[in-house]
Amino acid sequence: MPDEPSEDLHSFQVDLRGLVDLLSQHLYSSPRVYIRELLQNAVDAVTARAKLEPDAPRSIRILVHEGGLRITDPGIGLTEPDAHRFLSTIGRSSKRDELAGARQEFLGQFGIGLLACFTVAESIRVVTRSAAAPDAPTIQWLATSDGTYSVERVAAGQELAEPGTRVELTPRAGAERWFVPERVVELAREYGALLPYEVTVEHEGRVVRTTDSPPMWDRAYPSPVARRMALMDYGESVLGFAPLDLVEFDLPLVGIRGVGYVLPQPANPTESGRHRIHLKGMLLGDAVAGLLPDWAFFLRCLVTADALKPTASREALYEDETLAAVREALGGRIRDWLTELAVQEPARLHAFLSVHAVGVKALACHDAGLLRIMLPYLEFETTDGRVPLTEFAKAHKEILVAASVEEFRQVAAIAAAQGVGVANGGYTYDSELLFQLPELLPGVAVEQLAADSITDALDPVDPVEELRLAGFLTAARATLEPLDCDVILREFQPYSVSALHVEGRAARQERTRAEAEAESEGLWAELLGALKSTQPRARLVLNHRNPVIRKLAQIPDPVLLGTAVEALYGQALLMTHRPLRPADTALLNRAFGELLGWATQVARPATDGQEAA
Ligand SMILES: Nc1ncnc2c1ncn2[C@@H]1O[C@H](COP(=O)(O)OP(=O)(O)OP(=O)(O)O)[C@@H](O)[C@H]1O
Repeated sequence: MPDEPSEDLHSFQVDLRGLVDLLSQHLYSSPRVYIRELLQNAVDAVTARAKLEPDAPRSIRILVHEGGLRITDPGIGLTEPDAHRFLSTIGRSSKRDELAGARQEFLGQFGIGLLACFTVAESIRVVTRSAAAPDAPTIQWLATSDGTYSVERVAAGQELAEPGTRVELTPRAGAERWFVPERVVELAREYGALLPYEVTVEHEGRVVRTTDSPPMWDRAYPSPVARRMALMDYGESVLGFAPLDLVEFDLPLVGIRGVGYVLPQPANPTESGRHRIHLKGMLLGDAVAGLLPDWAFFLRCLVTADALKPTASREALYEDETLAAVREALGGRIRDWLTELAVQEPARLHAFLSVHAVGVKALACHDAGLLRIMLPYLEFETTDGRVPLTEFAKAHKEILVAASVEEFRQVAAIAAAQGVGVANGGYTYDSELLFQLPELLPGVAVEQLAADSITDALDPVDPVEELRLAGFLTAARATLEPLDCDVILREFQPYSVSALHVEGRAARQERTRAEAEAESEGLWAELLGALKSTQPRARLVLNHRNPVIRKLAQIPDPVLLGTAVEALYGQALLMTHRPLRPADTALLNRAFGELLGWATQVARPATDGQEAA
């Protein structure tokens, strides 16, 4: 009979122990979340009842006793069918609408929270009376960790006097530490300090209130200064560092309120996003990522949010369109805050930028409006020192941008002495911002620094004098030919610099290629050889004003002259702060060794003479 329903159709069976292991080892970071799940159910039950009876009681009580823990709420309660439907079906929740999904007003939504209690409990007993069905009897649902449960009416005399629910846990062997009264207080405080209803923990007659709402940012203060001080102190006590400043957040549309605290030290951009977030009063976590745009890595937030969704572990934010919109809105708020500081409190802005300029530069790269506002405050490394570009541009209508820190160091002293304006574009974001300058400051030109820009700015030597030194220059060129370096003579400031090693990007690439070719064999070496470039080579620019150069030009001994030129080359290389190639180090050692040898030879006859006398 093919149309008969198959007798092979079965319902899934769930192995509770396996499921609890899965939850505790892969979903929740620690069994400690059991308190959060109990509190969450109690809060949701109170919220649900308040919708029916706005004046119903709201206090939630936890009692820690020898046999375990009991949490009592005056919430909506459950009828017997409810207990079968919701408590006994994993994944089913009363807090979802078939159409709308999770309901805004509740914390829970997944229908798995109660299972978290099995990570620490041997048995869970729920004694409950429904507020929705006034005549419904008090029932008891008892589940044990072997995966079985029973539902029954409680015995006469044991009924609850009022609607609500009492959940009782007995500890599992080995999990007793999660039931120590101090720990329960600590966990209730950690997760539930900002819950909207009062929560108390009682042990041996001592009652501790663990809620402390409304949050600090929702309280009234006598003055803005008092408010700022209270929020700063609160931030320090919760985050463990004294914040540099704070930004307040208030996005009513998504129910976000709270404070972003400015880190007192430069932050690591890769460690951004460690925020302490409460969803509807319940702590989601204290290192939650994804709330702010990546560039805002200088802030740590303490916020409450109503409309953001948690992941099933309730330890991270669920990434959806709402979260993306929130991130953008909070980014906008941070930007406005910076703008307000620039206009109203430049001293605070300076303090902020002295630590977090990189974050602001990152932001300004994509926000011309902000860059315009920040330009007078953001400092850049230039040949005039660390100055804002507005100031630098007053002295230099043409700004050259060095592509790397190394290139900047190579030319900075010389360029500064010739009055050429060079900015260091080697730091992250700086180059991008520098090239936006002409749009913000009309009349200012910005160009990439080329190796020739500096040599071109140096004064040529009188042709007659250059001719006189032709022999010396030829000898110097012959010495540096094997190193692929040209030699030219110029006059420049400061006199103390004897020689400059100038190398454009093309020359640097050619040098790397040549090195690779020298180290390779066979086809690879041939290929590299074919790539040999005819681009300009590196140059050693000798300073004709430097007394050492003038003296060297008079050395008659070609060997000593060669060694001296090598030493000059080495010294100029050292000035570039570039890491030396093994060949350069060898050259330096050899040149200085030989010079020392010469020096001692020159010194010896005099000494010998003295000894003889
Ligand atoms: N204290 C309580 N009062 C009334 N009903 C409760 C209580 N605790 C649990 N329930 C019922 O049991 C259901 C399942 O609870 P459980 O904690 O497993 O999931 P949830 O709260 O719905 O969702 P989540 O997994 O996100 O916590 C709830 O939807 C609710 O109907």
